[in-house]
Amino acid sequence: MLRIAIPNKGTLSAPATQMLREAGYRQRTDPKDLVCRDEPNDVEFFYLRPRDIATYVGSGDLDLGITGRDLLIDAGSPAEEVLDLNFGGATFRFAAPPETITSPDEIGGRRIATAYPGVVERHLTERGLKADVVRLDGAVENAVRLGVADVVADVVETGATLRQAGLVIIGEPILRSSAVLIRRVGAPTNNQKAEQLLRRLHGVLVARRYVMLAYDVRADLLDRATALTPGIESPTISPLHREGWVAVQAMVLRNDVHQIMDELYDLGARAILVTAIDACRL
Ligand SMILES: Nc1ncnc2c1ncn2[C@@H]1O[C@H](COP(=O)(O)OP(=O)(O)OP(=O)(O)O)[C@@H](O)[C@H]1O
Ligand SMILES: O=P(O)(O)OC[C@H]1O[C@H](OP(=O)(O)OP(=O)(O)O)[C@H](O)[C@@H]1O
Ligand SMILES: [Mg+2]
Repeated sequence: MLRIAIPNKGTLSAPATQMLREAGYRQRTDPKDLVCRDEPNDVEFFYLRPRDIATYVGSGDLDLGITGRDLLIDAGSPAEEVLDLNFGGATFRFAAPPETITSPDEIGGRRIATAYPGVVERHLTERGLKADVVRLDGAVENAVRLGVADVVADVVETGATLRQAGLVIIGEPILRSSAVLIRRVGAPTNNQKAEQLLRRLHGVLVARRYVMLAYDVRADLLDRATALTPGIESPTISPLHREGWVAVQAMVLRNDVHQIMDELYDLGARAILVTAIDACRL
């Protein structure tokens, strides 16, 4: 049975569970449950603190896990990213009170408060900088005004927490994070159940990014129309009962669909319909 670690709480928990449901896996119904067995799919899910997930996967005690890229790096465990899951996006940044530290070069020698010492140490080593890293559990934005540190390094999503604490961002992000599927470094890649999970999650990602577009167009305009909707492999063309017209079906990026519909309409296409894709295997 494939054993998979899922965040039990926090920002990543609900979207991870939702994505697995969309991929056809059974998920816990009670948020207090710590384990959920999905017998038909031969998979067992373990609900763990996102910060601990890389440890369980890196040790080989669990086969796969969903966690944040920043948490994976912070753990320093021998686990690696297999797939970016495209949710839980955030940056990891330095911040300080305005006009105290204005450039990343000034970080050296300072006291840095963070709940991610592994990420910060790695960054300092890469830059050849030395600083005093103060490890805190959370609410690190308070550390400067309370006199524990000169600068903080933390997750920034909207920036509202920083603003509220009177801190400003210093320089470019230390890293860009999102939820990722991880496995142990050197784990065999021929595990059928793991490959199936990967294919299913990839299918969910594609189904979220694309929609199915269908329209009717005059056959003599087909080349120009399909140039706008080339699909992934190739668009499907079917004859219409109406002489000289064809029906076209193709996947298009959800973000582009309205622009493409306008252009198709201007070209003379009609009966332009968009439908969501619930699931797919490409
Ligand atoms: N707004 C956000 N706040 C915190 N973490 C976020 C945010 N957006 C994305 N993340 C990601 O979520 C992961 C941290 O999740 P974790 O559950 O440890 O903290 P949390 O969501 O702040 O929960 P809590 O602090 O309540 O335990 C990291 O990978 C982080 O990059
Ligand atoms: O940029 P924002 O949208 O404001 O989000 C980022 C903030 O949210 C998280 O804090 P959380 O509320 O989880 O508290 P914590 O620091 O105790 O984890 C994170 O640690 C940042 O402080
Ligand atoms: Mg938090």
